[in-house]
Amino acid sequence: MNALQLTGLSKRFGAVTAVQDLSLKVAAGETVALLGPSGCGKSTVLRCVAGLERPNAGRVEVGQRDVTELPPEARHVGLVFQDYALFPHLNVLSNVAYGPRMRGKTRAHAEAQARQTLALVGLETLEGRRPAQLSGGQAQRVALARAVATGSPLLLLDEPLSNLDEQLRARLRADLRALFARVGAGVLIVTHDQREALALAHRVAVMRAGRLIQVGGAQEVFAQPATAWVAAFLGHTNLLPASSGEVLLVPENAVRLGEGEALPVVTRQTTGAGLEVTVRHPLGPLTLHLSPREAAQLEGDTLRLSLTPPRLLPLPDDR
Ligand SMILES: Nc1ncnc2c1ncn2[C@@H]1O[C@H](COP(=O)(O)OP(=O)(O)OP(=O)(O)O)[C@@H](O)[C@H]1O
Repeated sequence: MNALQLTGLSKRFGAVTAVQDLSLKVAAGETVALLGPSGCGKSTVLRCVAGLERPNAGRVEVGQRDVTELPPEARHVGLVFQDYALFPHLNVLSNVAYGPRMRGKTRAHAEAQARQTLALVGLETLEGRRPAQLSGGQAQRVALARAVATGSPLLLLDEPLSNLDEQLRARLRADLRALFARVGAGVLIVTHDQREALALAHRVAVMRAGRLIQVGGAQEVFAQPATAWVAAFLGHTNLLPASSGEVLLVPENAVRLGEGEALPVVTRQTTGAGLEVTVRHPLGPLTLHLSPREAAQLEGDTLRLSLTPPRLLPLPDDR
């Protein structure tokens, strides 16, 4: 069953086309990450799904129901948006019970559901606190619990872990994955953090200037980007000039150290994990991240390496 189906979605703001003819499905129990540079239309997609924007064209179906013409409160979607603050005057329990109450549950029933959800995010002991008495991470988890407690078939998360420090993000990432698996809802998440997308999503959908340009399994899209632009956006640095209109992506596993030509090292920089070097390969500059052990293979100002041709990926250059 589909938690979400978008068909031919388009949204314009005056002369700006924020989303153009976008179609995408999220299955029940599946997490899909929408990735793309700032301004490519990710939030607009989420806002159209939530009913906060009205698309110029296309259809939005949530749990097999056409909600395109419905107001936000009738869509049965759980939202965690960056700017979607908790109600400051309500305590944690009432914040989380709000959704079920709005859907007509009795107070007792809504609060029981809220307690269950708070337990899922590990906050059952904080139910009496007000939002101002929570840490940033706790507040994010309450916002998540509030979305989950609605029992919606679809959760929309816009940068749910922003504003948190790296350690907390890593912990919540793991919590979220477990939480999504337990609640079985479809999840559409917007993030600009590729590690977050890899850690959380079954599939990723890459957007550029309002359009989807690649959709696929998270690992697969990272390993096999469809174009040079996608590769660069996903953080691949080694894109060498090839024949006209194409570039050659050199993935890390295509580089064999300690054999082949000794190549000049043109830059080197110490990083937390070891050494980052750029070597002058006959095909073009290659940037490599060397572990301390690999860095020991440097011979003065040269590094010996060879490339495994079958692992090099020719890509159309659309940058
Ligand atoms: N209410 C609005 N009025 C006019 N233009 C808008 C409005 N909302 C968004 N836009 C424009 O639509 C485009 C897409 O914006 P959107 O916020 O969806 O991008 P995004 O991918 O979510 O960006 P970011 O990652 O920076 O949040 C941008 O050019 C933006 O300026």
